[in-house]
Amino acid sequence: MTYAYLGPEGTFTQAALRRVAPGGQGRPFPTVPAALDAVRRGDCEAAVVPLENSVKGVVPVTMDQLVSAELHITAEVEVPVTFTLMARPGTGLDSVTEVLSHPHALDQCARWLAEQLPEARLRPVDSTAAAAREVAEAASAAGVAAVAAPLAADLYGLASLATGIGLRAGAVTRFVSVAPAWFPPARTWLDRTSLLVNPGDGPGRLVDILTEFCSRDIEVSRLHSWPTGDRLGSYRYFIDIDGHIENPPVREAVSAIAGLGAGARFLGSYPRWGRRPEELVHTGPAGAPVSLPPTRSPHPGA
Ligand SMILES: O=C(O)C(=O)C[C@]1(C(=O)O)C=C[C@@H](O)C=C1
Repeated sequence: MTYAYLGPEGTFTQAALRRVAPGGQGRPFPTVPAALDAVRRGDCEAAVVPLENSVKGVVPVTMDQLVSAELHITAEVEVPVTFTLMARPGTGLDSVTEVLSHPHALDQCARWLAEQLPEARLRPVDSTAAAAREVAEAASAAGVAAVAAPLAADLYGLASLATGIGLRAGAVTRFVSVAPAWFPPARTWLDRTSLLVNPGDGPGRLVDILTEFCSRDIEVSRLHSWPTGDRLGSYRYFIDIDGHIENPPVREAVSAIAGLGAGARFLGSYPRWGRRPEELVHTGPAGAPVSLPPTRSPHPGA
């Protein structure tokens, strides 16, 4: 099976592809929309694209594509992201005047870059590996460095100037594999379902939608608003819930939401990444009871 991915070789997305489809053949594309277009045209059977990062949140270009694409999520994978500053061999840290990377990576390294290279110009490019490749191939790369995965330094013959420069150790990015909308992968009992819901106007409509899940004991693991573009304050919601669309309660909840007059689009059911069966055992409320501050007396001094 051929997978389109955000390339070139050495991106975090390629690392994700290797995890999600170890035997899959990868074909690099310069941008997320180009990778997804290749699937829509039928040139590739699926694509692996970044969806959200544990430090900086969603990847906007992928969210936009999921809104408009007739594609379904068929798998997810989490990849740890650690960032290295790299340059042509012989370049010293004090001579760096320009740093290239994917905007999400520049963002995650912003604090380190501001402290260590306050004068450097930050230039966003299409991916971390595209930055490394540009530094390696530029006719004159004096003073230019890239922020990319450690592996990219080896791939493009660059020297590492600093490692682990991201804001948070332990950062991870969630990637998804998307394919034309046929049938979802079979139920594993440790699945997730993604939906795109437009509640429409009116008070309490989002609450009504969420009630359809919680009244059936379905966990909502993600709720993310995304502008409809019609006017300020008008949103759709990306909703992830635990369970496969073939589970009767999930199916009933989704039909009930449609019955509420809300626009609901099924974005896919797929195995949850890295969840252990014991995590599904319902253990009751976690943590200590919430303690509320004492209520203020309506009659001070009384
Ligand atoms: O540029 C890459 O290497 C990517 O795979 C893209 C991407 C992103 O879109 O956030 C993936 C993970 C990191 O958070 C930084 C960049």
